[in-house]
Amino acid sequence: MLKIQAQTNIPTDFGIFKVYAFSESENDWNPHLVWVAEKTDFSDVVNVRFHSECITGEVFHSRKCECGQQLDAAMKFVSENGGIIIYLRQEGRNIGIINKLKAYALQEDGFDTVEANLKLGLPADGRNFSGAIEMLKILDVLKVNLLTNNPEKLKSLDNSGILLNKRIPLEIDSNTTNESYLIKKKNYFGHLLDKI
Ligand SMILES: Nc1nc2c(ncn2[C@@H]2O[C@H](COP(=O)(O)OP(=O)(O)OP(=O)(O)O)[C@@H](O)[C@H]2O)c(=O)[nH]1
Ligand SMILES: [Zn+2]
Repeated sequence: MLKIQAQTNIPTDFGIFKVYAFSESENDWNPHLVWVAEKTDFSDVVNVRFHSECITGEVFHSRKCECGQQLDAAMKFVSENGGIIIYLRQEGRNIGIINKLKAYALQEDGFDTVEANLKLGLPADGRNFSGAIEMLKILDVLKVNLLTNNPEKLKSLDNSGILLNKRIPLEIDSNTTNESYLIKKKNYFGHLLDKI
């Protein structure tokens, strides 16, 4: 069972956020982080982003994916409109950073983002979003707009007890390096991408 292990306020380039660390044990060094924008009104529909960790994109500005730009866009959106970022420790679609780097090495040899995971004997996408739902419930969020292009994230709310009001697209312009990755996301995972 996830529990709030710590909470504080953090000023950011996008305004002040209330930040919660959620984990089962207080000794977990990789807790999920929930960032609540100052304007958030819990009695209304809450804008929510489920964001899976991507250290290469978010911290080191990798051009292989669009995760860093999506996180920034989501923080800007919720700071302006109210909302919550649920930062999930699901690096590499939950195969971990070592396996993700191994998958990237295979991608240098011509395998795509899905084939590389499978070649390693790992699922194409090893995530589920039950933890995100658990955290929303602990925070008393009842009805959400989900910022995503991923149909699996939308589906995760089915019968969850949390109502999906609508999807808010979070589409970033592609570049020459991440274009094939985004095409695969659209064609294989069914991501709702209009620009690609
Ligand atoms: N295994 C693997 N993971 C990747 C690769 N590229 C990006 N990722 C991971 O994919 C995940 C993307 O997460 P999100 O941006 O939350 O989700 P999404 O499925 O793209 O859906 P959106 O909500 O539309 O952004 C992160 O955990 C990244 O680390 C890759 O080539 N291989
Ligand atoms: Zn990424």
